[in-house]
Amino acid sequence: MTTYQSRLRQAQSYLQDQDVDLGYRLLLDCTIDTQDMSLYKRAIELTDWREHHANHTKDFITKALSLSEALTHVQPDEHEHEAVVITAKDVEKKYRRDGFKLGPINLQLHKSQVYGLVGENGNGKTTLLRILAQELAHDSGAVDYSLKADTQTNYDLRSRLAYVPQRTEQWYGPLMDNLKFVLANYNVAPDEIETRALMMVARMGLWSYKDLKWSELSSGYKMRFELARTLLRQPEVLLLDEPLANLDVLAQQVILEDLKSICNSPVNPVALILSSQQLYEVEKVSDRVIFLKKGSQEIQEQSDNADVLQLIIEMDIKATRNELESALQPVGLQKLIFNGGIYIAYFKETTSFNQVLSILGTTQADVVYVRNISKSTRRFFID
Ligand SMILES: Nc1ncnc2c1ncn2[C@@H]1O[C@H](COP(=O)(O)OP(=O)(O)OP(=O)(O)O)[C@@H](O)[C@H]1O
Repeated sequence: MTTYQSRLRQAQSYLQDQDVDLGYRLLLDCTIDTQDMSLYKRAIELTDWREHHANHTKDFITKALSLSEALTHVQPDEHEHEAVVITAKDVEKKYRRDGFKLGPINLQLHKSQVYGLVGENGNGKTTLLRILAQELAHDSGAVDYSLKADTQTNYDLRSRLAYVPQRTEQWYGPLMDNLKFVLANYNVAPDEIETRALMMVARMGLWSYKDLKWSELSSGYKMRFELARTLLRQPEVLLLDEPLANLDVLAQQVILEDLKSICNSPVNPVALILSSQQLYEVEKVSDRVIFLKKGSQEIQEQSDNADVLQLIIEMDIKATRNELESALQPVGLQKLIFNGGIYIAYFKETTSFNQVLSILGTTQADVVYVRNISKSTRRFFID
């Protein structure tokens, strides 16, 4: 089974299970993969129908499944999924003014992979993204690009590297015109421009906002439009600086899942690197997390079969330090850090997370949350 077919099957199963939003978004991704304008138009009509029949979920599912049936007859060409697109070797950059030094950075970025770039404020995330996006020159080391598109000139290269900065600029004029303008600039056939722009609006959940003005959008929706405009360029590498900054928690999860699904397209796979302070949300979707501390890099493998790790638990619990220490010492507590709000507890390697959960369950204390951070980059923020 091809990746396209398995994504389509997944979309159908979400729809059948009534996970309508998730299923429909994936169905739209599969539709985009076909690059077939007649299917795009069907998806656009269906999106508009849904907008006007918000409570007709059953009918909508039937119509969406009928579209998915039409998609089963298409066999798009799939590209090499995990090809290396950027290799950074010993990259260094120093700002003379404040003496900040980034690097040496060594990275290899692959298509279809999501890279979370995390670190405290002022640790070099923006600097690294701008270097990778060719917005900023580095002092030493090398950054090599191996893109599918013919990138003989710097202009070609940069059109395939899409960088969205933290603060984006205002759009002028109708939102749809801005989207269509991008497509016109990228040599899209005139009769496809409207359809492709509407399809992207549908995919990014912007259907009911497309006729508003830029100034009428919330900052979260401004970011969504900015992403829509960027994705229309069909980049091979997408570099996003703090895309979650203005989004509520639910919107953060949706946009991350959306971005991951879009980057996993078998037809136009994208390497996505995004910086964020939302550590847990980013870790959840990232294939790898790059942690920067004072400009130096640590890479956290998101692997379930890593070697045995020391158990580290973060918890918000209404208990005194003494109460917690005496409860946890029998299961191998080694160190307890309290920062005034939450506790971080370190255990022997032989202690399991379930043992700790059982003990906490028997205490009378009010447990707000408990999280196993043994493999999370969160632990770097503490040490
Ligand atoms: N153009 C510049 N000239 C001089 N120093 C700079 C410049 N840009 C950034 N810096 C400094 O480099 C350091 C790293 O900044 P950078 O913006 O890369 O970090 P960051 O991790 O993205 O921070 P934040 O999370 O606050 O956005 C900071 O000390 C910053 O003051």
